[in-house]
Amino acid sequence: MAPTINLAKNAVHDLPTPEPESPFRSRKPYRFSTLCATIDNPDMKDQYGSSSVPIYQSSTFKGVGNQFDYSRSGNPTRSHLEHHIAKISSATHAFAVSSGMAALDVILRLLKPGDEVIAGDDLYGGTNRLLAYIRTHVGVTVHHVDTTDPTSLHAFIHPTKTAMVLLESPTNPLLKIADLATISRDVKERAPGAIIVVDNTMMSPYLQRPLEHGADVVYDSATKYLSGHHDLMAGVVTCNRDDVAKQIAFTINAVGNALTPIDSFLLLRGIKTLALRIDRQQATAQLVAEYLYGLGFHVNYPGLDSHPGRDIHTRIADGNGAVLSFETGNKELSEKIVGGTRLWGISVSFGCVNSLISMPCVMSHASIDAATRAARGLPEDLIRLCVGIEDSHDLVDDLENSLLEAGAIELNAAQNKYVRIPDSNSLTQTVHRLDEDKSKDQTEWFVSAPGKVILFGEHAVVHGVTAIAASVDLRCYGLATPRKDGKLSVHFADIDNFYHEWDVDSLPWEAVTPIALGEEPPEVLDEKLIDALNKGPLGHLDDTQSASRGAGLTFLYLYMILSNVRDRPAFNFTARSTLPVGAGLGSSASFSTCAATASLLVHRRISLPAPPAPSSSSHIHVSHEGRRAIPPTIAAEVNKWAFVAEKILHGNPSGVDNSVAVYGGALAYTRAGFSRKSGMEAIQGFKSLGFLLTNSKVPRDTKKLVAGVGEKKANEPDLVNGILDAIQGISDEARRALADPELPRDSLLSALSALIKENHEHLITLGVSHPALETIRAATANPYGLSTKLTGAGGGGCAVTLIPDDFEAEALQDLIKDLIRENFHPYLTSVGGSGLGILSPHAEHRNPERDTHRPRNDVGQVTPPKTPIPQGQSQVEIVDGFAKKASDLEPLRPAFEATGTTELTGWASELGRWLYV
Ligand SMILES: Nc1ncnc2c1ncn2[C@@H]1O[C@H](COP(=O)(O)OP(=O)(O)OP(=O)(O)O)[C@@H](O)[C@H]1O
Ligand SMILES: C[C@@](O)(CCO)CC(=O)[O-]
Repeated sequence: MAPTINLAKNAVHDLPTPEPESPFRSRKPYRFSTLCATIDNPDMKDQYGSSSVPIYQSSTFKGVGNQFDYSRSGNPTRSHLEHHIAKISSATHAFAVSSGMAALDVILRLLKPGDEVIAGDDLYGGTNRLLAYIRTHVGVTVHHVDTTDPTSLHAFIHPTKTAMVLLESPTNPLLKIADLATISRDVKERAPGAIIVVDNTMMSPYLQRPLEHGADVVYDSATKYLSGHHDLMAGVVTCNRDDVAKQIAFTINAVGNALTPIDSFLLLRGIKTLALRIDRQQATAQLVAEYLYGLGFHVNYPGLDSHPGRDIHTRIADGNGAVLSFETGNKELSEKIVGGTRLWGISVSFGCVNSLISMPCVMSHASIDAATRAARGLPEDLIRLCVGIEDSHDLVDDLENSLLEAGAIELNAAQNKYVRIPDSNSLTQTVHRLDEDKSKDQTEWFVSAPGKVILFGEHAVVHGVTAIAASVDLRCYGLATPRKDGKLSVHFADIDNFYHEWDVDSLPWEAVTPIALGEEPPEVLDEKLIDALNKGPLGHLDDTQSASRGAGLTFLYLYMILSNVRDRPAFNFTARSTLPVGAGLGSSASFSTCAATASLLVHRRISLPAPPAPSSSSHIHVSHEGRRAIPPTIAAEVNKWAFVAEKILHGNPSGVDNSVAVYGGALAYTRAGFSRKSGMEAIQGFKSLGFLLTNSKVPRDTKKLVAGVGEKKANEPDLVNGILDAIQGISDEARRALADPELPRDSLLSALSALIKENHEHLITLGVSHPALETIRAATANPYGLSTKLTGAGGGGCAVTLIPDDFEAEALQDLIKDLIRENFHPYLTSVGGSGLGILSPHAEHRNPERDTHRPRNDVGQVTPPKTPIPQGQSQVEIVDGFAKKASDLEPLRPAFEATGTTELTGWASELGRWLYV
C-alpha cells in the first residue's frame, strides 16, 4: 500500500493538501506518489507559470534585501528542491548538498572534541572512513555496536558524553535491521542531549521516514534512489529541530558544499518518479531474493520470512527496498558470478534504474580494512544486488546464466529445477546452519600457542630496542567447553590445579565498557573493571595465589570486555601447558594467546573461513597441512587482545612474547612509540640452530623485573641508554649474520656465540641476572666452551645455550648430567615452529576414530596433521544431508584434563587437523 505522509507539526513548508471542499466532505491528504510528482511551492510562484522548475544558473543575484544574493547561501532552484524534500520527508527543514558524504560531513560537524558517537557495525565503507577521520583528527570517540539489538547500545550510552547516535536500517550490505523507534526512545531517556541521526539512503523517504520514529536528523545519499538515474551526486539532510537546522545551515554556507542549480534541477526531476521506480524495483527484488533463497543460498533481504529483523522492519518501514545480498561460500565463485552477468552492471552505488551487481568487500567496503571486515562479520564472498527497473524475467535469466556458468547451480533432473551444487558448498551450508543457529551452538574450541625463547634484546625491547625471538616446541593449550547452567568456570591445571566457577550474571557487568567489534582496545587497561574483578569474583584469593589471580583476572577481563549484552555464553576454560610456568619461556604470552583466542571464538568475534574445496582439474589447492589456514586478519585480531592480556599479567610488556606466540617462527620485533621503525619481520635461518634451555627453577616475577629495569632507566639514564644502544647493535648484528646466505656456517655460529655472551653481560648490568643463572653459565662455559645467556625476564627462570653443529653428542650428555646434578632442568629444543593453532571445527577435519578417554602412554611426539579425506569418501556421518556437527562429538574436556603432560602434545595432534597461522 502506498504510504501517506505524516504532517509535521508547525511545518514551515506548506503541503499542497487542498482545503476541504465543504464542511461535510473533507478531502484526504495527498498520498506519497502524488506529493512526489507535484512540485509546488506557493511562496515561490514562477513568473511565467513554467511547469518545470527553471534552472537558476547564476552565482549572484542583484538587489539588496531580496530573497537571494549568492548561490552558496541560497539559490531558487535549490530552494524549490529543499522545499520538496522537506514535504516528502515529514520534515520542517531540508538541505541539499553536493553528495551523501557531504551530508554526513555537515552533520558530523555538530560534534566537538571529547564527544562520543555510537554507530552501527555494518556501515557503508565511506561512512566508516569519515568516522575514522573525525576520531583521529577531532578527538571524538566512536563506538561501533551491533544495532540489531537495541540493548547492545545501553552499555555505551553516557548521559552527557554521548553526543550522537548514527543508525542505518536496513544496513548496507548485510541488510540488518535496527529498531529505530526503540533505539531513539532509549537514547533520549538515557542521554537527552544526544542527536539521533539516520542514514536513510537504502529506503528513501518513500519507504521509511525516520523523523516519524524519533530521529533528529536524517540524511540520504540522493545519488541513489532520490535521483534514480546515476547522473548526479547529491546528498540531502532533513530535520525538525530548529536549533540543529540552524547549525547545519551555518555549516553549509560556511563550507560552501550546497548543491549546484543544475543538479538541483535534475534531482527534482528524479524525485517526481521516486515512488513509481521503487514500486517496480522492490517487486523485482522480492522475486530475485525468493529465487536465490529457493536455490539454497543464504540471502539477506527483509522481504524474506527467514530474515531475523523482518517484524521490526515491517513496523517502521513501508517496503523492503531493492537491495539484497547473498553468500556463495566461496570468494572465487562469487567473483565468477559477478563477472559473468551481462544485464547486471558491475558497479558500486545503488538506487539507479539499472540493475547492479557487486562484491562489497572488494568494492564499496574496501576502505574498511580486512581485519575490521572480518571482525564485523562481513563475508568476503558476499554479492550485493541492486535491482533496477528492467524486466524481472530478463534479470533472473541473466543471473541464472551466470550462476550456471560459474558452476554455482545445476539442473536437478529428478526435480526438473536448478539447485545449488552440493559438492562445492555442502560444507558452507553446514557452517551456515551452525551460524544461523547461534544460540544452540555448542562448539568446543581447542586452541594452542607456543612459548618463546628470546635470543637477543629482552628488557631492552620494552624500551624500543629490537629483540630477536623464536617460538619453542612447548605449548600452552586452552579448551573452551560450553556449559548449559549459566556458569563460567576456569581450570588452571598447572597452577595448583586451580578451579573456580561463577554465575555469568553475577559478574560485575556494571563495571565494564565492552569494546565493540572492530574497535581498537584502549591503550591503557580499564582499572575500574580490574578493581571490580579483584574485589568481586577474585576477592576470595589470598596472597599465595597470585598466579591464579593473574590468570583468572586475565581470563575474566577478556571475557567481559569482549562480550556483547545479548549473548553472554556460559563455558569452562581449561588451560594446560607443556611449558614451565613463570620461567622466562613466555608461558604468560602463550596462555594470553589461548585465552584471547578462546574468548574471541566463543563471542563469535572471529570465525574461521570454510576450508577450500578440494583440488579439481581446473584449480589446484595446495595443502599446507594446516599451516597458513588461519588468515592474517584473525592472527592480527588475536594478537591485539593477547597483548591486552599480557598487559594484565606483565604490566608493561613490549608485545614480543605474544607476537611470537601468535605468529610462530622467528621474529625481529621492535615496539611502536619509540624512535626506531616499529614492526616485526620474520627471520629465516633459525630453525637449523640447536639450543639447550636450562631452567634454574628459581621463581621470579616478570612484572617486577620489567618495572625494576624501568626504574633503573629513570635513575641512571646515561648508563641504561648506553646499554640499550649496545643491545640494539647486537640485535642488528645478529640479524645481518642470519640474513647472509654467504656467511659460512661456523662464522655464523661463532658470531652468534659472541653476541650471546655480550648480551648477557649487559643484562647483568641491568640487574636481571641471578646467581643460579651465573652457575649455569659457568657450567656451560667451562669446560664445554659454550655461550649462555639468560632468556626472558631473568631473575631466575631459564638460560639459553647455543649448541654448535659439531658439538660432540657425548659432551652434550655430560653437560646435561652436570646440570641435572646441580638440580637444574636442562631441555634440548628446536625453535621456529608454528604459532597459534586452532583444532579445526569442521567435521571433515575431526578424527572420528579418536577415543578421548583412552589413557595414553606414547610420549608427546608431534604427529603430522592428517591428509584431508577426498571428497566423496568422507567418513563423517551425514545427518539430514549435513556433516555431523562438531558439537555432536564427545566433549574433549575429560580427556584433556586427564592426559599426562608429556602425552599432551601427541594426544592433541591426533584429535584431527590443526589449523595454524
Ligand atoms: N598454563 C597456565 N595456566 C594458567 N596461567 C598461566 C599459565 N601459564 C602462565 N600463566 C600465567 O602467567 C604467569 C607467568 O607469567 P610470567 O611472565 O611471570 O612468566 P613467563 O611468561 O613464563 O616468563 P617471561 O615473560 O619472562 O617469558 C603465571 O603466574 C600465570 O598467571
Ligand atoms: C623482559 C621482556 O623483555 C621479555 C619477557 O619474556 C618483557 C617484554 O618484552 O615484554
